[in-house]
Amino acid sequence: MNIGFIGVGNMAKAIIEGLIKSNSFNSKNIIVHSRNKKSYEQFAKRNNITVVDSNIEVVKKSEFIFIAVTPSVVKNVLLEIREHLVPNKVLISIVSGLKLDRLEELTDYNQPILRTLPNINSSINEGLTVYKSNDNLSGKMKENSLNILSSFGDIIELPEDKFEISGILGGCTPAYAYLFIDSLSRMGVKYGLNKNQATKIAAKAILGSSKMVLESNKNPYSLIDDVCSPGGDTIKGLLSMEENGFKKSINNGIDSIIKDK
Ligand SMILES: NC(=O)C1=CN([C@@H]2O[C@H](COP(=O)(O)OP(=O)(O)OC[C@H]3O[C@@H](n4cnc5c(N)ncnc54)[C@H](OP(=O)(O)O)[C@@H]3O)[C@@H](O)[C@H]2O)C=CC1
Ligand SMILES: O=C(O)[C@@H]1CCC=N1
Repeated sequence: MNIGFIGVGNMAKAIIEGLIKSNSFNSKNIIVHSRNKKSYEQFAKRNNITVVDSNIEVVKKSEFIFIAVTPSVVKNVLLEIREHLVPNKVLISIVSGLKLDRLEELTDYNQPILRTLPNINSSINEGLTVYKSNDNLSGKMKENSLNILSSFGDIIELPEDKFEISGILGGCTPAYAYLFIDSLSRMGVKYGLNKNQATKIAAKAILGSSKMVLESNKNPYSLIDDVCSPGGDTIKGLLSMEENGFKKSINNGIDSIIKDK
C-alpha cells in the first residue's frame, strides 16, 4: 500500500514522520514530490522515503494521495493531476478551507475523497485530525484511510460546517500553545532559570494540565479553582492576566480568523 504526498512542507513532513514512527508503514512505500527538491531532499534521505519526479508520478504510484500544498496553489495542482486520479485511489486533502464539493469539482465526481485538517503534533503521533469523507469513500478503502489518519494521532469525524472552528482549535492551537510556553519560559529566564530549565518546567506543566482536562472529568474552570489557593500566588497572577486582556486577546484572535474566512 503506497501513500503519496504532493507537497512536502511542514505539515506533510509532520505526517510522514508520524507514519514512520507508528511502525505501521514501510518508509519506502511513502512516495513524495514537491516543488523545490532542495527543500525536502535531505528530509527524504534521512527518512528513507521514495522521491519521484512529478506530482503525476506520485498519483500513478500511490493508492492514497495526500494533497499537502497551500490553498493558493491547490487548484492548479489538482487540475494537473486530475486525469490520473481514478476511483480506486483515495485523495486525502489537508488543505485548510477547501470543501469536499470544491475538491470533487476540481477532480471528478466519482473520486473517493477524504477532507482532513490535521495538526503539527502528528510528527510525534500526538496529532488531532478532524475529517469528513465524501460518499464515494466507503468499505475497506475508508477503513484503510482512517487507519492511516489514526496512526499519527486521534481522529474526529465532523460535519463540514464545523470544520472552520475545529480546524482553528485543532490545527492552529499548537502555535498558540508554543507561544504560551515560550512566554512563560522567557519569564523563567528573566528570574534566573536557564532557557532549557524554564522551557521544560513550563512545557511539562502544560502537558500535565492538558492530560488533567482530558482525564479528570472536571471542566477547566473547576480545575483553575483547584490551583488557586486562598490568598495565594496563582489567584494574584490569574486576576492580573485577565485584567490585562488574556481572554480578550484569545477571543479576538479566533474571531479575526473566522472574520477572514
Ligand atoms: N502547518 C500546519 O500546522 C498545518 C497545515 N495545514 C495545511 O497544509 C497545507 C500545507 O501547509 P504547510 O505545510 O504549513 O505549508 P508549507 O509551505 O510548509 O508546504 C507547502 C508545500 O507545497 C509545496 N508546493 C508548492 N507548490 C507546489 C506544486 N505546484 N507542486 C508540488 N508541491 C508544491 C511547497 O514546495 P516548496 O517548499 O518547494 O515551495 C511546500 O513543500 C496547507 O494547505 C495548510 O492549510 C493543515 C493543518 C495544519
Ligand atoms: O495556518 C494555517 O493556515 C494552517 C491551517 C491550520 C494550521 N496551519
